[in-house]
Amino acid sequence: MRIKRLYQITRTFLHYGLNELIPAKWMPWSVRFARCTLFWIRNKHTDLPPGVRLRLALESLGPVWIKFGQMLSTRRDLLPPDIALELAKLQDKVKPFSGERAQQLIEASLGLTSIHDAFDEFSVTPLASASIAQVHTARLKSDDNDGADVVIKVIRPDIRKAIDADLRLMETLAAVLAKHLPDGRRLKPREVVREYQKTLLDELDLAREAANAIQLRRNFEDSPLLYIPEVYSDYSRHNVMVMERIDGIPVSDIDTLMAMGVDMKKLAERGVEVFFTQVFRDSFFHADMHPGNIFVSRKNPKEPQYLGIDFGIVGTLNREDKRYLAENFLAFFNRDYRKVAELHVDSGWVPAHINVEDFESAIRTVCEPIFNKPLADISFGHVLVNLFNTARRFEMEVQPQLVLLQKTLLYVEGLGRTLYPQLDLWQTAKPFLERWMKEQLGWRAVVRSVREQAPYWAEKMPEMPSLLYDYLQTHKHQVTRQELAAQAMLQVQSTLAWRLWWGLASAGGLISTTLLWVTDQNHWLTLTGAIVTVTSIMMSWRKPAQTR
Ligand SMILES: Nc1ncnc2c1ncn2[C@@H]1O[C@H](COP(=O)(O)OP(=O)(O)OP(=O)(O)O)[C@@H](O)[C@H]1O
Repeated sequence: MRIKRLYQITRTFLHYGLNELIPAKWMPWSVRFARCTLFWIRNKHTDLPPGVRLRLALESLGPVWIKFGQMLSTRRDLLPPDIALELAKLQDKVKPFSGERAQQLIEASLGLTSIHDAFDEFSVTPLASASIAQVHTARLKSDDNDGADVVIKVIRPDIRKAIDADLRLMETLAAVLAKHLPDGRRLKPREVVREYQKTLLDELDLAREAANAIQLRRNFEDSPLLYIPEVYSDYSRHNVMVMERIDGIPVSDIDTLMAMGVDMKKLAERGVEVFFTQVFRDSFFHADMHPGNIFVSRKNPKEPQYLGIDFGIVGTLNREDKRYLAENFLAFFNRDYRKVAELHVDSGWVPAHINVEDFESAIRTVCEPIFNKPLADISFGHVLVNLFNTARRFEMEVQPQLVLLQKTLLYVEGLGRTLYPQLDLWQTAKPFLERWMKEQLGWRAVVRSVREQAPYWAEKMPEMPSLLYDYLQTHKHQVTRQELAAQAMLQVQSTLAWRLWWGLASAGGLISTTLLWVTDQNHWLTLTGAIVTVTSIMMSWRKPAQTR
């Protein structure tokens, strides 16, 4: 089975001439030989540009490869821009599976005898169908949940087996590439595949998606900016998720938004605000913000509110990452490249042995041309891409959380500029970042930190006297132990010195006595020499007096 799939993948790659994308000088003889043995599989698409060939090949290989291509399209640090752009067009439109089968899966998963035990209505025709899951509309029973309109997301049957098999093959291919490509170390194919696997397997777990949705909904409770539909946890499992049905206008439907009189400037700015709030206030951000997952509420066009769905991929940042990121943005827009370089070292993103002057100069070379444009045209996302690409030359490790953030920022920016082309992202974001920095570093931060720590100290206070007593007691014993050790050492030292001197005297005495005796000199003198030698030997055996 695995061999068959491997052959299928190889055939597709060769049909689309993907082997020709690897420069001949990089191709090891073993791969060239393997290519020759498959002489009957020809490149059938020589007329198409490489990016298009790669996209079509991935599309024909199915969901795992399509989603992999979608992920690669956001890794502009790894791919040339034309290929990245082409991969961004990958669509996972797939045939829906039967609605009856979906109904059976829901019944089995929720332990229902009939779907109507939990739902008054269930639409067998799917509302949407994607590579991993399918969505059906339904209505909850009126006596349970006020008969709320919901959607039921169901994972495709048997998808897990197919995904596991393809992921294993992908791992093998990545290992071959890492070994044989001269650029394999920099491109890190094994790490890229591993990161992708994690994202994909997370997306297969709807219990995880439900938890993400609940957290985001709590973070934006009563927010005029973003509404997250309610998840019905009682009806959600690992392969089924039931969620409030939303009725909004797709954010890509600009004509309808305009016709409804939506304030487009405000809508674009609110998108940026939602993103920065998620990143800097909550450290928890929706990381799959493509236009298909964002809608606009019909309720108040002058105060437009976003509606979000699809919470399979979320990103988190720790306090340090957030601070360094905010400082980086501020330093960058103040053109303080030295600070940008230092921040990368301080945060540990690049190793400490890097020469900061060289790094600063590399950042300047990349970033100065960006400032030739008006501020409103500068792309935050591309600033980050450029910055991280430069940093990678200075041994910056790939940081998955920052890659997700950079990808989301590119989406948010693209979306904002589609809605309102004059959107000045920096003007929208700067006050937000400055306020956040002030809160983190100013006196308010100290007060907050004290307030945050107060319960801890209140809890530990009663233990303080006994802890202090224990400390002093240990300290006292420690001092005594140290004194004894020092004394013992001094004693050893003086014994050694004593023995050295008397040893030297014995040796001298012995040599002189022997010479006197051999040369038959004065007997009295020889006898005196012998007495001095024996006395010295005896003295060197004796222990010296105790040192204090
Ligand atoms: N709460 C909801 N209310 C209304 N429609 C919804 C809701 N959730 C999902 N849908 C519809 O179902 C479609 C697919 O949903 P979702 O994006 O969650 O699935 P997916 O399998 O993760 O798709 P993809 O990965 O391609 O974005 C959405 O584009 C939307 O049209």
